[in-house]
Amino acid sequence: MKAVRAFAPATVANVSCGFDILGFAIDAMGDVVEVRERKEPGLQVVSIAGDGGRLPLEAEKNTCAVAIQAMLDELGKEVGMEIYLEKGLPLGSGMGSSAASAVAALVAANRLLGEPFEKKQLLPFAMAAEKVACGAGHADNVAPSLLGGFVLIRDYHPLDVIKLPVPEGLHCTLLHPHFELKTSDSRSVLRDHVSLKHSTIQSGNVAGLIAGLFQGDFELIGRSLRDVIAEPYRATLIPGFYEVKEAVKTAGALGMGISGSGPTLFALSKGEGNVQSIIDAAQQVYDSIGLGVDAYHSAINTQGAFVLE
Ligand SMILES: Nc1ncnc2c1ncn2[C@@H]1O[C@H](COP(=O)(O)OP(=O)(O)O)[C@@H](O)[C@H]1O
Ligand SMILES: N[C@@H](CCOP(=O)(O)O)C(=O)O
Repeated sequence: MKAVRAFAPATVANVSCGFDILGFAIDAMGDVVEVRERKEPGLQVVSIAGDGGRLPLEAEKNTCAVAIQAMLDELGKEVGMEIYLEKGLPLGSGMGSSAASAVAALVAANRLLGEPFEKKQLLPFAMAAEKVACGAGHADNVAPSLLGGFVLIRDYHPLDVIKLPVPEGLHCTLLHPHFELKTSDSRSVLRDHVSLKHSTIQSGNVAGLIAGLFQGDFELIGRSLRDVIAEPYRATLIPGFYEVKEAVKTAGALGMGISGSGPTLFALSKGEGNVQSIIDAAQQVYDSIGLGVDAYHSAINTQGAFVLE
């Protein structure tokens, strides 16, 4: 019986100013999915490790199976597969947990089928899984998890996905406070309309961030991590947000924002030199409000998802 295992990395979506259109992959963590051929048609999620028994085994609810099913529907094939998921990412964390599962499953299943799709062509299937996970088929987690590096989704209709350069030495610290925030809940606090003033500020920062990545200008990257669209509403769901932001910037971070829909926060820095001070500064704030936190730090992952040989 043929079997393929694949890994897909965690991701930071939005990158502050790029709501639903920017994201990057991180090296520190990810999910692993093994897909095995089976005789009977249909998908079965056989086991999930590392989720504390909280994720659904039903194929129509688990992002691994939803993504593979979307791929099989496109191929018009009735194939039988068993899915074994090893969660490396905490749930509802803002580190693209639902996306990493979908992407790892797709990369494994695609290989099992003899690679009928190029990597980039797998994106719509992963987006279908995100729709099931949080009600919105956003691509800013699945695209960087699949392709690695910084990714821009210039348009959704039709999908236009562009890989951006990763300046050498750019480093990311992730601060994951000990509580869960579902993307669907964190999206529900957002407003449908954006003022002209805020639209101008936001576009300036998206353009600044992209220019900063192309020019390797760390200061420009840092001052472009500004979000006037989602952050003001989401910050109210994340205790200590503004205090942590001030503390990590004083400790040497280029800038800080909400990773995806939170509650994890991400801080970017030039090299690893300031990482311990950034973590210590954030830890002090979380201690003062009695909230536990896990800290991770990582280079930007440039490879994206891959088959584990
Ligand atoms: N394989 C999976 N991994 C993670 N979440 C999944 C998976 N399959 C379905 N889900 C659902 O997706 C939701 C979590 O996704 P989301 O709220 O976007 O959090 P995250 O930011 O961690 O991706 C949960 O409701 C969870 O039940
Ligand atoms: N653009 C989305 C990103 C959600 O990321 P996640 O890691 O929290 O799933 C949003 O901001 O809602």
